Amino acid sequence: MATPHIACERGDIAPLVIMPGDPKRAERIARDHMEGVKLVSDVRGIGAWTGTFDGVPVTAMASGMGVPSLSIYATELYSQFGVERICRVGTCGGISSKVKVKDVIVAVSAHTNSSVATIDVPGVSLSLAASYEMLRGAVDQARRAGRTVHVGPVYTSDFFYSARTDIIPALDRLGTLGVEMEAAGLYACAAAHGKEALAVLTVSDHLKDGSGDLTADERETMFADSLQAAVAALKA
Ligand SMILES: O=P(O)(O)O[C@H]1O[C@H](CO)[C@@H](O)[C@H]1O
Ligand SMILES: O=c1cc[nH]c(=O)[nH]1
Repeated sequence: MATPHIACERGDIAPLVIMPGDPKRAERIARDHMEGVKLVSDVRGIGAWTGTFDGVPVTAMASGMGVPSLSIYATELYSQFGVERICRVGTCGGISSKVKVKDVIVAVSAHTNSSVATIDVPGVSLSLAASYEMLRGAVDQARRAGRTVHVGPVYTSDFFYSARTDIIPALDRLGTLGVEMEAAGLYACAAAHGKEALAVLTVSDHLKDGSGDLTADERETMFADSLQAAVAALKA
C-alpha cells in the first residue's frame, strides 16, 4: 500500500515517528540510537528507518524543509500508515534572549505566516498547538535528567531568508522563543487527522548574536538532548 512519497506497507511504519527535517539526521538517529533498524522506504532520498528505542517500535523519517514538504509526509503517515504520534526533532534560530545556542525548546504552539493557520476555517486564524501528553512527557524527562528546557511558542516561517526581519522584535516581545519552518504545519496536520504531535528544537543560531552559531555538521549531529526528550514524548 505505497503512497506517492512512502514506498512500503502499512505495518512497516511504527505508530510513533521521530521526524527531523534533515534526512541525514534521521539516518544518524536510526543508526546510532535505535536497535534493529531496517530501511523501509527511501523515496526521494527521504529514508524511513523502523526499529526500536528500548524495545518500543519507532520509525525515524525526515520531513524535508518547510511546511509543504512536512505536510506531505505527516499527512501520508497519519492517514495511510496508522501513525498516532509524530515528534519533530529539529533546529531553530533563537529569537528570545532567554535562549542560547545548543539550548532545547519544546514548542507549546507555533505562530506562522503559512496559510495552514487560516486556510481550513475561513475568517479564523487557528491556534496550532502541541499534544499536551507529549509535551508533558518531554518536559518531565528533561527536568528529571537535570536539563534546562524552554517551553513556549515558536514562529514557523515559510522563509529561511526573509526580508521582513522587522517583525522579529514584535514576536520577541510576545514571548516567541525561536524561529523554524515546520512546527505549525505538523500541529495543523495532527489536528486535521485527530492525532498528536510535538516539536522539540535545538537552538542552532541566534538572531541577536551570530557569534556562536552551529556549523552545518553540528546541526546534523547535536541533537542528543532533544532526542531523549522526543523519545520520552512519543512514549508518554
Ligand atoms: O534542522 P531542521 O529540522 O531541518 O529545521 C530547521 O532547519 C531548516 C533550515 O535550515 C528548516 O527545516 C528549519 O525548520
Ligand atoms: O528556520 C530556521 C532554522 C534555524 N535557524 C534559523 O534562523 N531559521
